[in-house]
This record gives sequence, structure tokens and C-alpha cells, in this order.
Amino acid sequence: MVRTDTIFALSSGSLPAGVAVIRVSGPMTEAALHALCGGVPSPRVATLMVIRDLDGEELDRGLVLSFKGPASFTGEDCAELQVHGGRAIVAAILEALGNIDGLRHAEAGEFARRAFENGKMDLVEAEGLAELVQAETAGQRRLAKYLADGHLSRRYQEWMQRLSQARALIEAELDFSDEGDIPGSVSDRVWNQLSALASEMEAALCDHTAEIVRDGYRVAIAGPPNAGKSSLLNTLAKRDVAIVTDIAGTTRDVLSVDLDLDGAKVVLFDTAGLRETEDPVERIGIARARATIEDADLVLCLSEAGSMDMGDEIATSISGRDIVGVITKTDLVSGSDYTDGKVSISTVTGEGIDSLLKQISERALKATRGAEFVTPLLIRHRNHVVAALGDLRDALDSPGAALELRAEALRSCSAELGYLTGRMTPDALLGLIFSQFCVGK
Ligand SMILES: Nc1nc2c(ncn2[C@@H]2O[C@H](COP(=O)(O)OP(=O)(O)OP(=O)(O)O)[C@@H](O)[C@H]2O)c(=O)[nH]1
Ligand SMILES: [K+]
Ligand SMILES: [Mg+2]
Repeated sequence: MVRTDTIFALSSGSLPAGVAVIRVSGPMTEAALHALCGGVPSPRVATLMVIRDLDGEELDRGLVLSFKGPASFTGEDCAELQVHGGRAIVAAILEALGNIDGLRHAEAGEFARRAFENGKMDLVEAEGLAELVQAETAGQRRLAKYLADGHLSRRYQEWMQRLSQARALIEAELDFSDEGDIPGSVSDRVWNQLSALASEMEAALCDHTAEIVRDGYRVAIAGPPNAGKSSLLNTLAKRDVAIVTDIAGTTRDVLSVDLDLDGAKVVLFDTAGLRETEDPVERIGIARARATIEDADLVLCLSEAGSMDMGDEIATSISGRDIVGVITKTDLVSGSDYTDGKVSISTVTGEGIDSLLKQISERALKATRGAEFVTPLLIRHRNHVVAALGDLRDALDSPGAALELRAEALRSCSAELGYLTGRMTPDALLGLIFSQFCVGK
């Protein structure tokens, strides 16, 4: 497909800013530089130039960089104008670019899509780039870099390679057996290798480390009504997120707050107090609380200092999850209680809050340790791997079936793996993926 249009967009962040970067890509890039800057700077040499509109009015003076395709981000001729980041300046330059025939404003992700289509990166790397731009915590940044640098692509390609080798042998046997030359079956060795591949794919699907890094380590605050759950959420969020009253059963909806604890994204959930109740609204809240607890990576089990049950009953009902026991409102009791390994806190005096935070962040970091070395499956990847694995299992689990059928299942497995890196991804799906990028990326 030959591209005729040249695209441009503001690639830097919101205005006003000290410097704004406007990016141009496509066959008309040099013509655009001639029109606006009166010439084209030597490739890759930052050159101070006057930028004018098509009527010759000076708009700004800035550093202009040009890149000759294919040695550029998109693989096409590209240019970057580094100008003063004023709204009116940028608007005027974008307007001048738009007035040149053959130039139009870029759509979201269009630069990255061109880079993908020109073989500069595969789909997984492009996704990594989008994640990198959006990364908020250090953990997310590392993970995105792992994607963008192609580590994950290489792993998928290696799967594909192993599958292709096995398929070549199987297809060869199919061809030859047509002629009746080679009797017997494909050696067990080939099927054993495919079985090992299936196990590896299964292991990748079971590892949720990368999801935790990306979407956050989920911490549910649970306990009986009035234990101080919402007060704790507000204290940890350092703002008034949840309603706090002395009425038991205040919280109904699940509220969440994102925290960055030592570079790990942690999502805290405040939930309705757990108790038997006839109130239909509260019952819905409690059902939601239970679902949140079920989904959490860690449950903070709160109980009020001096209360009878100390939260143990609730802790037992949610056993099987990672739990930290928390005794609240320690400012109301005198002397040191028997705490049985629980963290004692007061949201009034601040006692124990730091140590609770430390407990959470240690667990979050432990849960995500080594995330850069595992297969971080984005949801899109997960869907393809699940489908590919299904096909592979179909082929493996039917040793009695005709070889043609087993080969067909492997063919479909190969197609799924092809979608992963984008080599065989349908156009519509590509459009959807790239449209989630920012404009100018
Ligand atoms: N003295 C003292 N009071 C607290 C502390 N934490 C919470 N409280 C009070 O305890 C009451 C209940 O607090 P909430 O945070 O609403 O408790 P909750 O667990 O969210 O309650 P529900 O949403 O109804 O389940 C409020 O009156 C708070 O002001 C604390 O550390 N010390
Ligand atoms: K309350
Ligand atoms: Mg509450």
C-alpha cells in the first residue's frame, strides 16, 4: 500500500509549555519544510530556523530536525519542529501545515501505526510504546519498556518458530503419505516438543504478575461495620474520599483509590461492613464487598480495639487470601493490647499507619518481583494465547484422529500466534489497537 498523505501533529504534552514538539511524517515532509522554514536542514542535525506561514509571516523561531526514511521513527521521511510551547504559536504552525496540499492532521496512534507497517516494530512493541507513554509508576515503566524493547515479541516468535518446525515435519509427512512412500506416523518427539510448548503457554497464562504491575496490586479493606474502614481509606489517600459517620452501615458502594507505594501501583478498596442485615440496600453493598474481597490480592481485616471478635470470624470466612489483621482506634484504649501479630492503628493519632503502609508495599513489591522477566500478557495477548493453546491441545489430545485434522488444528494455532505480533492481524483490529494511542504518537 502506497501512502500518499503526509501527517502532522503536536507530539508533546499540553500547552502552554516551555517547548512544543510538532512532528511531520510522509513523502511531503521536505516540501513542508521548504514551505515553512525555507529549506531542509541536514538530516539529524538540530538547526535553528525561522518558521513562517504560507504568506511569509514569521510565526516562531525553533530547532528543526529532519530524518530521511527509512532511518526514522515511522520509516518515512520525518521532521520535528521544536518551537515555543504557546497555544497560539502551535495553533498557527499546525494551521500552516494543514494549508499545504497533501498534508493533514494525524489521527491517534497514526505515527506508531506507520512505524509498525514499515516494519520498524511489531505490534507487541508498539503496544509497549503506548504503555510506556501511559506508565505512572516505576513498575509500570519497567514493564512497558520490556514490551517496547521486544523481549516479549521474541518470546512469542520463539513459540511460533517451535510450532512451525513441528508443523513442517507433520505437513511433510502428510504430503509424502499421499504418495504412499513413508508409512508410520510423525515421531513422538515432535508431539513431545509440542506438548512442552503447550505447558509453557499454560504457565504464561497462569502468571498474573504482569497484570498486577499494570493494573495495580488490589487491597480490600474489610471488617465489621464501624471498624474504621472508610477512615483508613481517607487517611491512606490523604483526602476525603469516603463518607465517614458513626452510623454502622454507612458505606454501601465499593470505593477505590490508587496509591503509588515505592514504585508499585496499589489500588485500595473500601467496602461495606460485613454483617447480617435485613436492609436491602446494605445487603447489595455487602454482596459487592464480598466480591471485592474475593478479587483482592490482599485483604486488610479490620477490627476495633477491644471488640470481642477482633475480626477473626471474618478473617476465617475469607481464608485462602493474603490477610493482614488490623486493630483500629487504638487511641480509644489504654495500655497495650494483645495484638497477635496484627498491626495497631489509629487514624486520629496516625499511630501505626506507616507500619501498615510498609506491610502493604512489601507485599505489593513481592507480588510483582521479577515481573520484567515473565510474560506480561496484555488482555489482547491473553485472548490469543488462550485460543492458540486450545488449538494446540486439540491437536495433542486426539492422537487417534486423522493427521490431517491434527495438522489443521496446528495451522489454526499458528494463525493465533501470528495475530499476537501483528504479522497476521486483520486491519480492523489494528485500527482499534492504534486508536487507543495518543495523537502525535
Ligand atoms: N477515636 C477514633 N475514632 C475513629 C477512628 N477511626 C474511625 N473512627 C470513627 O469510627 C466511626 C466509624 O468510622 P468509619 O470509617 O465510618 O467506619 P467504617 O468501617 O467505614 O463503617 P461502615 O462503612 O459503616 O462499615 C466514625 O465515627 C469515625 O470517626 C480512630 O482511629 N479513632
Ligand atoms: K460508619
Ligand atoms: Mg465505611
